[in-house]
Amino acid sequence: MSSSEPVIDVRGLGKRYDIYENPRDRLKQLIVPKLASLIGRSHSTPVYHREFWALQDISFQVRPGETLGIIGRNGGGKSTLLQILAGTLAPSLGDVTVKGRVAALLELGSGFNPDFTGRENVLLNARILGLSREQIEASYDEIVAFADIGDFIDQPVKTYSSGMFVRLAFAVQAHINASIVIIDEALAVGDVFFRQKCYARLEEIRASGAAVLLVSHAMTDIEQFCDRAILLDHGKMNFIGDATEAAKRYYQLHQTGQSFSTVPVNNNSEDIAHNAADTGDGNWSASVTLPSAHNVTQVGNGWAECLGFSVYDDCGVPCRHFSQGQTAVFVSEFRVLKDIGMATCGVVLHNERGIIVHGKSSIEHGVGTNDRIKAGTIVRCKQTISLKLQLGEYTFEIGLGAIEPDIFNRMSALTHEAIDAAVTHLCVLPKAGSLSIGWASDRSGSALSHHGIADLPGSIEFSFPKFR
Ligand SMILES: Nc1ncnc2c1ncn2[C@@H]1O[C@H](COP(=O)(O)OP(=O)(O)OP(=O)(O)O)[C@@H](O)[C@H]1O
Repeated sequence: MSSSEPVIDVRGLGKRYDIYENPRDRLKQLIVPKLASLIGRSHSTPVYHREFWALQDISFQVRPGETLGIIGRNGGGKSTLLQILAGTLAPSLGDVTVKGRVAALLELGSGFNPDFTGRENVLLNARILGLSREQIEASYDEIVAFADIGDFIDQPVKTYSSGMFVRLAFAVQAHINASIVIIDEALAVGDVFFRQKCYARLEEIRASGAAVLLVSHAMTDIEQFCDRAILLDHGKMNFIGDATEAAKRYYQLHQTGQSFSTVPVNNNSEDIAHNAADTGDGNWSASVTLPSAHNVTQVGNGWAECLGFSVYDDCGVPCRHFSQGQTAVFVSEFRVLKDIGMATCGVVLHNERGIIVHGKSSIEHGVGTNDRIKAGTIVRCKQTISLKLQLGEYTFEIGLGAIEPDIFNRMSALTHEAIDAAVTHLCVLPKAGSLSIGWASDRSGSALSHHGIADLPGSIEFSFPKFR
């Protein structure tokens, strides 16, 4: 990070939208104040809208060569902030100073004319973005090579696939020698090879001294690519600082975004004895109320409901952002609504492509609840998973099932299919939540524990049988 003068300086920024309940109110707001001032009553003009502050009291600076991430939940104000920095939206309050040429990768290709060829659009676009004829000539071949769309460069862009369109638009923006590059999830498009090329190009741009602002919901991108990050929450700056810390807080915000259950936990009945492993420690204690699951979709046969769940790190702190290899602790709580056999529970992890990378139930762990379970029992499950997985975002599914005790006790004599068929799925939360896995900063040796989706148990040995 450079210590030179900031290229972006934002002080006390606020953006207000006037919200009208219907189009008639908008019209009234246009006309009535004018009429009122004509008859000298402007002091009592009625207001037909309510104010909504999309951004409030935002202040930060970005210096050359710095990459700043902007993160936050949907509606947090990220796009509004980027649009103001890109100059396409005016602030309502505060001062915004942006020095130098801005490449805004916001709506890629929005400046393209569909009837012009790719070549014509590159020339036109580069001109609009402020490049001189000589500069365009000098970078034209590089832009076309970067886009890598072959002979399509001489076809009208209306014949392009959406991927080609984005490639060409990104190529132009990435070669205009901007001093500030603003990216709003633009890198989420295109195939993975093109995305890799984009990231490599962004590294070059950053190394050349440009400031990069990146909005992303992918915390691994923020952590790997950004020095610092701003966490926006309901239009306010919740945090600004180290990108890894910002990513952690983003997940904590998600977690605390769940409302806390008001359902009393049945912790004095005999049924709670099924919680044989209730050690009373931290999150696992039956007296701790878990964040409510009532807003999360639950599917099942109606014999159980999920009351709450949470994910913790191995110190018992609520967590959705883990380091590779760290242990995640999933705690969930269900109310059983009908007499059932033994309870079974489990967690399934899916990667960004929806592929199951790990799923394991209490049956696969060989753990049972000893007895049949009566209607009204509260069942609390705790499962630990060592996250020896590829870096990235994952969703998790949690569920409760039931199996007859005699089948559970005869498991070793049964096939996997027979056991599977004997499990009744009572309540499943297919999209219970998400978590991310980032670099393990304290690893000795390689920064990555392995390549590919999973770190499978294994070992390596050397031997030197002969000296040739
Ligand atoms: N033109 C508008 N009029 C009224 N409200 C608006 C307007 N544009 C945005 N908003 C509101 O401002 C808030 C911030 O929106 P913004 O698009 O900046 O959020 P965001 O963090 O980019 O969200 P997402 O992650 O979903 O893209 C939202 O509540 C949105 O509904």
